[in-house]
Formats: sequence, structure tokens, C-alpha cells
Amino acid sequence: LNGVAWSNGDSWKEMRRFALTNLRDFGMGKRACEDKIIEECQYLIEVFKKFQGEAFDTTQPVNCAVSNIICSIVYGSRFEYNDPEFKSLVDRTARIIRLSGSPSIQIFDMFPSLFKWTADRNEIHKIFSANKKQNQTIFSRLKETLNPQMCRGFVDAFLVRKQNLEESGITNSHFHNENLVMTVMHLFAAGTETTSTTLRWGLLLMAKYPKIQDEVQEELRRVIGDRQVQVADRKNLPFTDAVIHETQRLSSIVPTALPHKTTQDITFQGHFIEKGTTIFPFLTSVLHDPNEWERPHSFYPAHFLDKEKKFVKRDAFIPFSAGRRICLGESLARMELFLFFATLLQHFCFTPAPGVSEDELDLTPSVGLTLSPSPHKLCAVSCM
Ligand code: HEM
Repeated sequence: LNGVAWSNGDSWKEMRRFALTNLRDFGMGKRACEDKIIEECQYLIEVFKKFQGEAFDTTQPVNCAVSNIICSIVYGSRFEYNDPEFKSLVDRTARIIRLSGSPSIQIFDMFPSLFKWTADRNEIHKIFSANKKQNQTIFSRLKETLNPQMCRGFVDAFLVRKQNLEESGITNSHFHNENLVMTVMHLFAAGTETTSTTLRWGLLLMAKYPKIQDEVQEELRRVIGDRQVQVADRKNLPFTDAVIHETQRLSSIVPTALPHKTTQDITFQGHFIEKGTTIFPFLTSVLHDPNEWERPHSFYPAHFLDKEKKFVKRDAFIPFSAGRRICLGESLARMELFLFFATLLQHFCFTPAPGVSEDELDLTPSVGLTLSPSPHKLCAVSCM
């Protein structure tokens, strides 16, 4: 994909298994992570408050807040939002994701041998190398203070496993430097851009549909009041939960998932597909399927509510894809979306910039590897 190597086969299996186990060990989907997200919410609220209700672009602060969660798990610590090393990692990653959706890169992905030398691909490679170099600097710092008895995060765990394998004479394992840097960069990108983009869609939709925003805030006031929202509250906040699910459904931010390859010849819906063919699963065709959703192209949280206004799961809700390649970070993403969104809505009312009406807020996505909101500004008016 865009000429940057992705794991496959045995290497993918080993890296996926190792990442899943370790991400869970470092808190993914658990209480430890909940505490990290709640702490990060406070930093984000402080940044939003500084704008004192004036219009601003939510991209940078939301990116930083979300990124800090995966950074804590991967590197073992969070960064200050104005740390230049962190800012450049976050900004460069966002740029790669945007460039990956440019027409020249999309054509390259389909006909790689014909479109090797596009300007966008050169830029992607330059940015990619810079991020790789910066990660290697971070790894060197972590190596200097590595304590095998007390791993701080995924990188430490990987280095310890690599060291142990080498000490037992195994030098051809998948635990080599290239897999370390690639896996860390994939976790960083996948763990930042997706969740941050979804949250920004959520805030934009709240500004566009103030009645729905009122209903979320009314539910939060009634059920939670002033205290910090926790994961355990989700079951008592069906409307808020429905709004988050509907945001993910409508925005369908990863429309074609990641490329897969058929492992055998198959016939799918009457079409013969040869073994080894690259497949892009079109998730949007399910998330916007008129046979599955009452109002496929509208923002309609009732898709996830029954007649008693209780939350209902829907089989066609697959923003994280499905099967063996399903998103590795789903539980983390769901926890982040819920805590960040509910906490922000407890503290702020989101409105369009002065002079812009709700109708004028544009929901046309900006195309990249993910579909993100087009550039816009919002006001975060304190309501606590
Ligand atoms: C709202 C947030 C997120 C969405 C919508 C999302 C969606 C997806 C989708 C659609 C895929 C491709 C699955 C396929 O190819 O069939 C994927 C893969 C992946 N996601 Fe997520 N994701 C999100 C958050 C995260 C987070 C927070 C992490 C951090 C750990 C993460 C890590 C990954 C990884 C590592 C893969 C590749 C898995 C593999 O190929 O084995 N994602 N995600």
C-alpha cells in the first residue's frame, strides 16, 4: 500500500499476536487504560477552555489527546502537547494518511508498476523516513533505561523478547528492528488518526444538529451530573451510546478497510476471484446499505435505539471490519470514543463559528486513507 511495506503471512501473524497480547497487558480495554483516558480528558478540556468560546480548529488538540493514549501503551509515557518531537510525529502521520488518499496514490495502489514516481509518493517516503528516524531515537532512549523485570510499554516488551531470542541463539525470528519500527508506526497511525477523526466527526455533528446535542447533554446531566463519566456508565447512557455508534456508521471513516489477499480461489456473489488477488472490503456498502438502515444517508441515532429507547446492537455495524483481520484496537477505540466524547459534551456545548449557520456546516469528507471532516472551526462554549 502506497509503496510502504505492510506485514503479511507468518510475520503478520506473529506481530499481530504479540501486539494483541502486549497491548492488553499494557491496559488495552482495561481499567488502567480507562484511567489514562480520563486523565487525558482533563488536558484536552484545558486546551479547549483556553479558546474561551472562540472558534478554533479541533484537529491538533484532539489528535494529540488521542495519540497520547496509544503512546502510553507503546512507549510507556505520554507527551506534552507542545513537545516538538511529539508534534512532528503526530503531524507527519496525519499528512501520510491524507496523502495516501490522493488520486495519484490511489492509482499507484492499483497499478504499482506503472505509477512509481509520483510526487505524492516521494513525499510519503520522505515523511515516512523522518518518522522512522525519530522512532529510532526514541527506541535508543528506551534501550538505555530498559529493565526486563519492569516493561513500561510495547517497545520494552519487544526489545526484551528480541534480546531473549538472541541469547538463546535464535537470530532469524520476526523480532527484528524493522518489524519493531513498522509495528510501532502502524500502531501509532492506526491508534491516532482513526479515533481522532471519529471524535471530530462527532463534535461537528453535534454543532450541526443542536437538538441531538441537547438530548445527549440532558442525558449526561440526568444520569451523571458533574462527576467524571466512567466506562461502567455506558449502559445507563443509551442515547449517548447511540449517537457515538451513529457517528461511526455515517462517517464510515475507513471505507475500504485495508487491502486483503485471497488465500484460495473463491466465487463471491457469482464472481470468480483467483487465489492471491488483492481485495478491498467496501465497508461503506454495509454501513450505508438501504436494506439494513432505515435512513442510510442521514444522521439518525434512532438506528441504535428500540421503542423503549434502549440501546440496540445492529449486525450491519462493522466500522472495525470483521473476521481475522478485524481492527486490533477496537476495544481501545470504543473506550476512547465513549470517554472523550461524553466528557467533552459534559463540559462544552459545540456551535458553528460566528457567521456560519448549522446548515452551512459541510459534511462532505476530505479523502485520505481515512475520511475526515473537511477543514472547519467550532466554538466550544463552557457549560459546566
Ligand atoms: C474509531 C477508531 C477505529 C476504527 C474505525 C478502526 C478501523 C479499522 C479497520 C476498518 C481496519 C481494517 C480491518 C480489515 O482490514 O479488515 C483496522 C485495522 C487495524 N487497526 Fe483499527 N480502527 C480504529 C482504531 C484503532 C486503534 C485505537 C488502534 C490501536 C491499537 C487500531 C489498530 C489497528 C491495527 C493494528 C490494524 C491492522 C490489523 C491487521 O491487519 O491485523 N485501530 N482498523
